[in-house]
Parts: sequence; structure tokens; C-alpha cells
Amino acid sequence: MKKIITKDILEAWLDNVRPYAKDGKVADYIPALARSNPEDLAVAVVDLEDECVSAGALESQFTLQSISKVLSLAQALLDNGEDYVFERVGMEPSGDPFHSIYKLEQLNPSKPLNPMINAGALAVTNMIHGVTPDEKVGRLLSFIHDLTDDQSIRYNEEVSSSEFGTAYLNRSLCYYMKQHGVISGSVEENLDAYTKQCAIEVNIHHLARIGAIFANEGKDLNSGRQILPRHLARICKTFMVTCGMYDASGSFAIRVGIPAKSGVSGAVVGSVNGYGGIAVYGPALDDRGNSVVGLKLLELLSNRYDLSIF
Ligand SMILES: NC(=O)CC[C@H](N)C(=O)O
Repeated sequence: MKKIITKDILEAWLDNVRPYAKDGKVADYIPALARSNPEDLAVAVVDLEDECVSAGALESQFTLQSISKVLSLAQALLDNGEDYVFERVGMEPSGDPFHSIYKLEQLNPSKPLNPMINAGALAVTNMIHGVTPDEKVGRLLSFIHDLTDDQSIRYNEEVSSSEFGTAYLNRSLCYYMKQHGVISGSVEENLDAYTKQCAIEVNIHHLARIGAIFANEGKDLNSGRQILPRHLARICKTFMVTCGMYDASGSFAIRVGIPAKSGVSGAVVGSVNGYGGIAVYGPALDDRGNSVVGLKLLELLSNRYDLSIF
């Protein structure tokens, strides 16, 4: 990959897509995210030999937000196995916005449609082993330390408490699911764990490396150690294709064709089997909650390097 994608190319392309940032808006429903700078753009590609090519605001740190849903799903699957997890959360795209409560009420039995919408992710967090929220998040962080090869990654307390204080919709989803027996225990503690997982803070290189390990079928890029069993990596990537870009997953699959997951911080991670991981950061979002610059850049990269899996 490094033979064809160079830093110069990534820098030139970042400059090409920079003007699109003005078409989006940073997320402001989480107060701490409203202060992000829409001009901070970054891109990184990590290949299966762990070589990284990157450009832009490489020092920027950002929170995973919904990208954490892929990792919490992996953790819940490791902890409980597929049968347990998929008895409680479905496998189908919802076609609704990520925070929608609509289908929960329509479906009988009430069960979130998939782990990438908030309802499903809140149910998945509930399944991660650990007595306290910090124990759950600590276990998820250890998994992320393995994926990134960086033990220093933590969650950003300002972002997690800012979301925790204003997460009325996510609270409603939890209470609804508790009523219907989808989640158990304290709703406040579940929300505490969820908002902390969403506030896990990384840089662009970390994120591209996570994508590369999924592309490497769950194996560490250097040691070859199986961090995540291949079939679980495959389940996660399939959800990234069908639900990873919220209710824009269909058009993204057609235009870009890369298993990918976005978050309202403006980050997107893509994973191309046998090729590597691609991460883009640009906090200005479109009306679905996807990074405007991220979508443009991934489309350019995919078309230019023929990365579509289809
Ligand atoms: N789409 C997202 O990134 C949403 C994550 C955010 N923490 C929320 O639950 O609202």
C-alpha cells in the first residue's frame, strides 16, 4: 500500500476536500464536541505490515463516539459468544437515524435492530463483563490497547461527563429496554459505561491501525497474535457494511464500498481485507451525522485505488 499511497498524495487530497468542510456542522448535542474545530482534518492509512502513511492534523485527538460500537460489540462477543449477544440485539439495518426509538416500539419482542444504532449499542454495553462501569470500560480499553499497541489510551472525562449530563434520549432508550427486559441492572450505570466508551480518545494513526487489524482478520500486525477471532472480526466488518454509516450505509456502500464506521466526533474508520485500515477525521458532519470530508476522501481513495469490496 505504501508503494502507491504517499504522504504527498494524501496531503494533496486533503487540500482538495478541505472546502467541503463548510457544508457540514460540528455535533453540538454533546456540549464538549461543539468546541471541535471544523478545520482540523487528518487522514491515515496503515497497511498489514504496520506501515503508516498520514497527513493533516496528526496531533489532533478525538473521541471514538459511535466507532466505539464496533469495539464494544467485539468485546461483548468475546465475553458472551454470538448466541447470547444476538438473542438480545438483531442483525438488520434500521434505515432510521442512529438515536431513533421508533422501531423499538414497533417490534415485538422489543429488541434493537442492530448493534450500530444507539439502542443496540446501549444493549451491547450492558453485556460487557464487569461489575462496575469502570471495570467494563477498563476491559474495553485493554482491548483497544492491544489493537493500537498503545497502552496510554484513556477516555476523555470532560467529553463523557458532558454527554452523560445531557443524554436524555439515550436514557429513554435504556429505560425502554429495561422495561422490556433487553437490558438489566442500573440504567445510570449503563449510561455511564456507554458515555465513557464513546469518549475514548485516539489519534488518526490509532484509528487506522484498528481498521488494519480488522482487515488482517483480527491478527496483530507485528506478532500475528489473534487479538480477535477471525469470525468475530468478520461479524464486525459485516455490520460496518450494513449499518456502519447509520442511515447512509446503502449509498456509502455504492459510492465507497469499504466496511466503515463513523462517529459524531467526525472520525471514520475503514477496513479493507488484505489491504489495511484507513482513518479520516473531519468534525464537520452532514445531516446523517457522518463527516463530510471523511466521506469525500474515502470516496476518492476508494475510486482511485479500487478499494471497493464489491
Ligand atoms: N453517532 C454517534 O457517534 C453517537 C454517539 C454518541 N455518544 C451518542 O450516543 O449520541
